[in-house]
Amino acid sequence: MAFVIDGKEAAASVISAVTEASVSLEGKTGIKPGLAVVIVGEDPASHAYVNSKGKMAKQCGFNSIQHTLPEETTQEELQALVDTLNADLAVHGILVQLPLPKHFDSDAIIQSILPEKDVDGLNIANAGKIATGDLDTGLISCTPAGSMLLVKRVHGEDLSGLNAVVIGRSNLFGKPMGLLLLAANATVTMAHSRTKDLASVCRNADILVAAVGRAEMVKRDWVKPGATVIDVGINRVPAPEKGEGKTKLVGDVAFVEASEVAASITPVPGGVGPMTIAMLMANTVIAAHRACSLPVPKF
Ligand SMILES: NC(=O)C1=CN([C@@H]2O[C@H](COP(=O)(O)OP(=O)(O)OC[C@H]3O[C@@H](n4cnc5c(N)ncnc54)[C@H](OP(=O)(O)O)[C@@H]3O)[C@@H](O)[C@H]2O)C=CC1
Ligand SMILES: Nc1nc(=O)c2c([nH]1)NC[C@@H]1CN(c3ccc(C(=O)N[C@@H](CCC(=O)O)C(=O)O)cc3)C=[N+]21
Repeated sequence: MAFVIDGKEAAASVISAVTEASVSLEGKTGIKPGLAVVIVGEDPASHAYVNSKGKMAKQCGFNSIQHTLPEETTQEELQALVDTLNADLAVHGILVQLPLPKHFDSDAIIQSILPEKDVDGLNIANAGKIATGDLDTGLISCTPAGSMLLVKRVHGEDLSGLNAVVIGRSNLFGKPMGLLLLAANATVTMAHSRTKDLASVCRNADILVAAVGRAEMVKRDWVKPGATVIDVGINRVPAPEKGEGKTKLVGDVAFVEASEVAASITPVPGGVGPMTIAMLMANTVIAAHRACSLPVPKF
């Protein structure tokens, strides 16, 4: 049976370091880190994430501002809100929850967030920095940053000689995750919906990262014996065993069977999800320190 990597515990230790940094910043400058989260529309899952981000921000001693806009909001209205948040000196981090409703040009909105407030790491300036090997002066997307902390708990800082496979190539996760693994000297394969014989590509992975959005897609025989498996997927599926109409969260990995083969594996829930929220807080406190020209804490 694999070792189950405890994302909640790792997240709690990041949160305690973030809280310390936030309290010390306020002590020195009177300034609290400010995080603005913008959500458009009614999707209940998105609202659940956004609420937990807000709660955690308060727990870290931040100013947490949530903007909930109706589904019918126009591009111009959302753009005007982002412009206001960009100009607001009390706001150090801005996150626009994705996906936006279909009528939006998401990229225009995302790219208009000032790079120094882009706590999702999606602005081309931040994405470009990690692509060119600068992991220190920008902001790194929260889920890959959190996943790397979990990988490093198992393997240490240097992944030389290890094969890593990332399934999924989104800007929010797959691409930056591949780049971070590469920066840590892993030999990286990026797989996606057009990859041929995905199972055999995965079987080559010492570190297998799944971020697809397909419940329990990664089976036992996709996992190399002794591998580290990082499950990023969040899928809500029916759970008749819990009662009629009930649902549960599962990842992109068939956890029970994969954990019979892997050496270490992250669970869903309780793995990467809590790390995402912790790294969002870390990015916000980093952005606030930079705004005050103070040395930046490391997490
Ligand atoms: N735990 C957390 O904190 C977070 C979890 N997530 C979860 O991670 C998952 C992925 O998120 P995100 O990256 O934003 O998703 P996207 O939908 O943007 O990307 C999904 C990727 O999976 C690939 N894909 C789709 N079907 C297959 C298939 N059958 N075989 C191989 N690859 C496939 C797509 O390939 P192609 O490019 O060819 O279309 C695409 O690159 C979701 O479940 C999401 O909820 C996301 C962010 C944070
Ligand atoms: N701009 C943007 N940035 C994001 O980072 C972003 C986004 N949009 N849109 C949606 C995805 C998804 N996401 C999650 C964050 C935390 C959990 C999380 O905390 N999950 C808990 C379980 C929560 C539950 O029980 O419902 C866990 O895995 O243990 C999950 C998913 C961030 N995303």
